[in-house]
Amino acid sequence: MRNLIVFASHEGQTEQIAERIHRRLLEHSMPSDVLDVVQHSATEIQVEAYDAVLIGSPMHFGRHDPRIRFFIEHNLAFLREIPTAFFSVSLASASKKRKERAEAERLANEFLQSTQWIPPVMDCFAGALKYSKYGWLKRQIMHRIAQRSGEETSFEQDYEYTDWERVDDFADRFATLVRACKRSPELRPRFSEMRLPTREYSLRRVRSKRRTANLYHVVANGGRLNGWVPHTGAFRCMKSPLIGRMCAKRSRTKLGLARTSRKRSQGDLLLGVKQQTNKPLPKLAASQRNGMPIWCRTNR
Ligand SMILES: Cc1cc2nc3c(=O)[nH]c(=O)nc-3n(C[C@H](O)[C@H](O)[C@H](O)COP(=O)(O)O)c2cc1C
Repeated sequence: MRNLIVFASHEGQTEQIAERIHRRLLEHSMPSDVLDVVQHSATEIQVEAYDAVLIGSPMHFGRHDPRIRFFIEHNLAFLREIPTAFFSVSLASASKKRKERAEAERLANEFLQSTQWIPPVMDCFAGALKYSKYGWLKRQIMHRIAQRSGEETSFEQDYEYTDWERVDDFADRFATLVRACKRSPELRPRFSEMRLPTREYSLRRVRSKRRTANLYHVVANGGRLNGWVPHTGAFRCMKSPLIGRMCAKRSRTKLGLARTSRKRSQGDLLLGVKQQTNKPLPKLAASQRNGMPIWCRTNR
């Protein structure tokens, strides 16, 4: 079982993130090859030799790397068959302004949509400001971008904003997906219909645009995972040997509590819940919002 991590990187931050994911996957006993599309052309990389593929691209001038786009388009059919993940690296994701972070997410989603590839695991990571590596013009541009994000920076030093815990969490989710697909190959087609929303994304979308939309997240709780599913009616677990026992309904709070007794290492991040009603969502307390996302699928 071997994974492929493909990335493009201009100043090395996406590469560092790819290396970190590689190390984290090794902790899950999942070896990977880490390949740079700048050094290896997309047509040269034999994706069919791998069981799972993870792709990372930095954002420059609002665009993701064209070589990554080519790689995805070139291997689209195969990528749809296997467990995959995508991460985007940008400064906007490091912004103090929620709007900027949302914009980074929107651009990443738009990029994926344009390639027609839906990786089940996706996240946007904050990148770095590496003034020491920029020429004069780039420095001015980057200084402006940083200012727009609410950061006062100096040319004298480099800045790294990447949240490494979030990167580890991403790698863990990917490992869970790979394990799940290995154990139950029949689930693969289902995974390709799912999307793992990032924390903020799922919440914001629900609360601002369509209050009746689905909102799913889980809170890590000392090795156990509790999933909060706001709904007013019943919700159903997707029956799967991976998911374990869940579902307890709290009608008073109008929150569904999904719980699995499996250990994290066994893959209990994979909670699958299907929302069955479209009634308005209840408000969530701040403490409940800081959860981790879970697998979800709606009947919309
Ligand atoms: C020339 C240039 C343009 C950039 N444009 C954007 C941008 O439009 N939006 C953004 O959020 N970040 C932008 N960034 C920030 C990069 O996404 C960030 O520095 C990231 O860490 C780069 O990853 P890399 O080192 O792997 O290339 C830009 C960086 C450079 C150097």
